[in-house]
Amino acid sequence: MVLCALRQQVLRCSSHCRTWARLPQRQRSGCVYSSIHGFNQDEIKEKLQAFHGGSIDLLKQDSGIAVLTINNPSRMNAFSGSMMVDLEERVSQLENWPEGKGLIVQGAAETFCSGSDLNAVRAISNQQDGMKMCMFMQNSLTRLLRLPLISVALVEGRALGGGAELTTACDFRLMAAGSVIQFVHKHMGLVPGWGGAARLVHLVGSQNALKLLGGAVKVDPELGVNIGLVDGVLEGHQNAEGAAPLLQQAENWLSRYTKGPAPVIQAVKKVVLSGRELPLSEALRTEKDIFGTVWGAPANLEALASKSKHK
Ligand SMILES: CC[C@@H](C(=O)O)C(=O)SCCNC(=O)CCNC(=O)[C@H](O)C(C)(C)COP(=O)(O)OP(=O)(O)OC[C@H]1O[C@@H](n2cnc3c(N)ncnc32)[C@H](O)[C@@H]1OP(=O)(O)O
Repeated sequence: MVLCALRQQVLRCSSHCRTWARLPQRQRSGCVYSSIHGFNQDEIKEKLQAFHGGSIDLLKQDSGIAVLTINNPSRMNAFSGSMMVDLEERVSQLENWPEGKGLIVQGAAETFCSGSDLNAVRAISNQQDGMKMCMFMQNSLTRLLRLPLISVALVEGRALGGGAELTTACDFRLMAAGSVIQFVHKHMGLVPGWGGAARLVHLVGSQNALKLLGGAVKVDPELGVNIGLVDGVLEGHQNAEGAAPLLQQAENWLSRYTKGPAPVIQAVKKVVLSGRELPLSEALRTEKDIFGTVWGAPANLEALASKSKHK
């Protein structure tokens, strides 16, 4: 049932978006948890809203590349409860963006994100609330990774705890010189709960994941690239002389994968997503259906008419 739901999620195309948007959240198949798992999204949202501060800002650009900014600089961009709710809303907006092709996730004020806001964590440190927050964030980050957009985390400064987990909910990671990704959970007497461990194993393999989590290792750009966690290293800081601003560098990096019409780029992401998440037979059937959405579509007909050569 879960696989079938994921297949539907992967398949849905722009024309389905309006119908999709009308569905209650729990019926959206991108989620891991719904009422059948005892998860009540409205209840946890109300609780999280009480811990306010900061925001998650979304800028959709005409280029089809959106920028999502984790914005709580006085707490090193830690996630307050209201920011967790904000994130879920921004992901919904991105799910309903037919023109979208790419997404950059960054932190405000030259640092990425220091994880959960420890003030909120202390206030909901009982087991039940912790589980609810964990399910809520797993749902949001799973939907973020499953967006039909090619996403990249732009890591400047520190990505700690939940911030490190957030980087794994993007397709790619770029690190600025001097930045650090660190799964500090062990030092907090915890393990990742936002899906970061499962995604990390997929990205770097279980041996490396065990080292990073077991040792709360500080991953610098060089180590990140060596173990396959990081896809590129950006020069200097935002204001470093001679270097383009980091966001511009990240946009340039991403644009080589997002050049072209949105339906084609979205289809690219969907076939990779199905290959990544579904068993082979299911992935093959999904690929066939996605192929059907681009075959004979305007971009395909234009390319055929122009007799393009791939020299
Ligand atoms: C569920 C748990 C897990 C998860 O979600 O998966 C987590 O994420 S738990 C949180 C893990 N993160 C941390 O433990 C970070 C703790 N903070 C630090 O290590 C340091 O603050 C820093 C991030 C390395 C920055 O150090 P520094 O440059 O020296 O600045 P300050 O320490 O002075 O920080 C400035 C300001 O920001 C506040 N801050 C930083 N992180 C958090 C946070 N996660 N929650 C709440 N507040 C945070 C810090 O307390 C300072 O505030 P003031 O003291 O009021 O100036």
